[in-house]
Amino acid sequence: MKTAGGSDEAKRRAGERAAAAVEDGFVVGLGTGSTTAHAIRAIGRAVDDGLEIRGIPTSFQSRQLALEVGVPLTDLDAVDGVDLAIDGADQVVDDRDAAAFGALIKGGGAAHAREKLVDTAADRFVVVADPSKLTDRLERSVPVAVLPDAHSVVADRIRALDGEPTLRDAERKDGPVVTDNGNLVLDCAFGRIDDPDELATRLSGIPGVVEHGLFVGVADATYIGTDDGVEVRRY
Ligand SMILES: O=C[C@H](O)[C@H](O)[C@H](O)COP(=O)(O)O
Repeated sequence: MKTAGGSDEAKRRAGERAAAAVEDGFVVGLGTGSTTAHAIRAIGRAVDDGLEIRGIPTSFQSRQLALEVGVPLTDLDAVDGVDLAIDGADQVVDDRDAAAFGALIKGGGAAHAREKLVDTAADRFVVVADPSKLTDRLERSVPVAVLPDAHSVVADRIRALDGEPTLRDAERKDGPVVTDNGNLVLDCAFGRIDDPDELATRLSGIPGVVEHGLFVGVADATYIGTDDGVEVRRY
């Protein structure tokens, strides 16, 4: 599993706090990554203790983990709605004075297309993070999932937006990362992103883009695990 910076203890606190918000009968979006994995394991323990929920995984990784820990699974087609989604982030805007307070970059694990589908379908979307993810302004590269045939034309369009696209290479496989849905990923550096909403709209308008990792106005709260507790931001 991909691991990012930040202490595992802080991630565990955030994940377990989010899992504690899951109520009997809930349909729960199961995000992807090392922080959400703690939530999925905690939900699995609660299921062992009698909690009745159904989870909707956002990736092969979260599906496998959910199966391993005994979380019953379903999919978006089979439910009327999603009560709560729990998911990690690569960066979270934590400046209360910024218009983009609570905006995210996701997709470090290339799962952001299915994550956005499930997280935006949820009545409530809670981000789980450790303090290393917090920032005043988004500035990490934005993962952009593209149709394989479109990667070079999308890269040209990204450059026209003053971005620097890099096709994400696979590890232990020759060639690029291929997502769970068969797409490629361009990691696009834009420097400091002052208006993520505008950039999100531009990226979504490029033919061949399947989904980008800017999540603006989507999260309802972030649970930030620290070494001695959990801080909550509500948006
Ligand atoms: O594609 C992956 C996801 O967007 C993850 O939620 C994100 O990369 C955060 O992962 P982690 O909790 O491992 O830092």
